[in-house]
Amino acid sequence: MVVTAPPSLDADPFDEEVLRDPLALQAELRDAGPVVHLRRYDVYGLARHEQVHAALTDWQSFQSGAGVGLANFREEKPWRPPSLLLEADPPRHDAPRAVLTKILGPRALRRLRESWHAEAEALVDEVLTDREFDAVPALAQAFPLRVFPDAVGLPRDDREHLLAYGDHAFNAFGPPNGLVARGAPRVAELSGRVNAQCARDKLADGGFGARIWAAADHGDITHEQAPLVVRSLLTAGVDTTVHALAAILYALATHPGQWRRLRDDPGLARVAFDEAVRWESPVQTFFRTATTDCDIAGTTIPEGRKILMFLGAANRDPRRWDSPDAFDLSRDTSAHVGFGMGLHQCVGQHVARLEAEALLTALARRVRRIEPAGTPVRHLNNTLRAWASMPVRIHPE
Ligand code: HEM
Ligand SMILES: O=C(O)c1ccc(-c2ccccn2)cc1
Repeated sequence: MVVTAPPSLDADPFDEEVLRDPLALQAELRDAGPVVHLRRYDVYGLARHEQVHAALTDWQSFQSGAGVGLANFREEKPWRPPSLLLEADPPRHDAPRAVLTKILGPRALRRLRESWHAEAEALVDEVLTDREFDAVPALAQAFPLRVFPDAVGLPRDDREHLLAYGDHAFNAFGPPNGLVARGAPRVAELSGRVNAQCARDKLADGGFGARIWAAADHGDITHEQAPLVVRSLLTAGVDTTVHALAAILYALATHPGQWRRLRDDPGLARVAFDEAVRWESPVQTFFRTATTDCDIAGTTIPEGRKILMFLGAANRDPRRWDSPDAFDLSRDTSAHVGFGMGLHQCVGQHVARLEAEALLTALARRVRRIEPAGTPVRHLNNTLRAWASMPVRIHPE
């Protein structure tokens, strides 16, 4: 095997102007080769679908236990105790994962379906008393923050900090840049509030949190692990869905033909969700660490080095998708990597899909047309692709 030196770039994927519009760099990375050395961080970038999919499904070669951000937990102290799912490999990963798979699985969510659809209809009825509004606070933030903390078992008066906590957590996967620095002053306060909410006596009976503690009583995990598993829900389950819902609303408001298809067949809500997750990729990037010297497409990744997977770039790779930049509800989205792939694939994806199905079904029944009503404004984050504001105008039924 001839080992070739990969192309090398000075580009900074975490530069704020790149985060605002990453598509040009993504195309440059895909076209430069299957592996690109990013000199600024001395990491190896994978931007094509084939290599991202291969790395995600090879957890033995590319581990999560050294962290899935730029920081290598073997070399520096993490900003918080590592996640027992995200930042763990088998065998430590297995039991916490099995517990959440059961609690967040499609069957377990059936009991929430009716109430989440009702909550979505109530919220949409409230919001649609105006013809013009900002869809980000009014719908994309309001709906998840109403139903998800309820489902976890949190009281209604202690949740407005969750967005800021998650925003910092997702910034912290990137380099220690301005976005991380701007979040730093609140970290102690936010961490204190979130950690307190993971205690058993703070979690309502029957919720996801109480079920995690019950799994510890049952011996599936230990009582020391239980609060950290609850913390996983509060870290990974809020900002991701808020930005995914905003992405769907943006896609539908800017593609009237696709909105009409959804109205004609509200059963397309789940496809619309997955196509929006592919098209916008709310989670854009994260890392793995090579466990040995690994070969990717002729390049050797030395042991202990980080690879950076560009999920957003992979989800728009013309080598894998026809017309990748088109938002198209007739597409087969099954291979998108917006939820990851393999061992660590998102365990909360069914929760996210149910939120989207409830909100989109409520909107499809009440809104004949939705269109942009002003310039949308990006919210920048090292890992998340997000909207801060999206003014829309609706034409009711
Ligand atoms: C549209 C919304 C969401 C997106 C785009 C998303 C994306 C992802 C991705 C890409 C991963 C893989 C990380 C990796 O491979 O290292 C992941 C893992 C995870 N997600 Fe999600 N997620 C979403 C919603 C949720 C929700 C609602 C929850 C909780 C209810 C959740 C909980 C988790 C957890 C605990 C993991 C770690 C799984 C493991 O390492 O075994 N996510 N998510
Ligand atoms: O277990 C946690 O605390 C946790 C789980 C998952 C994530 C995550 C990271 C990258 C992409 C999507 N989700 C973050 C935190």
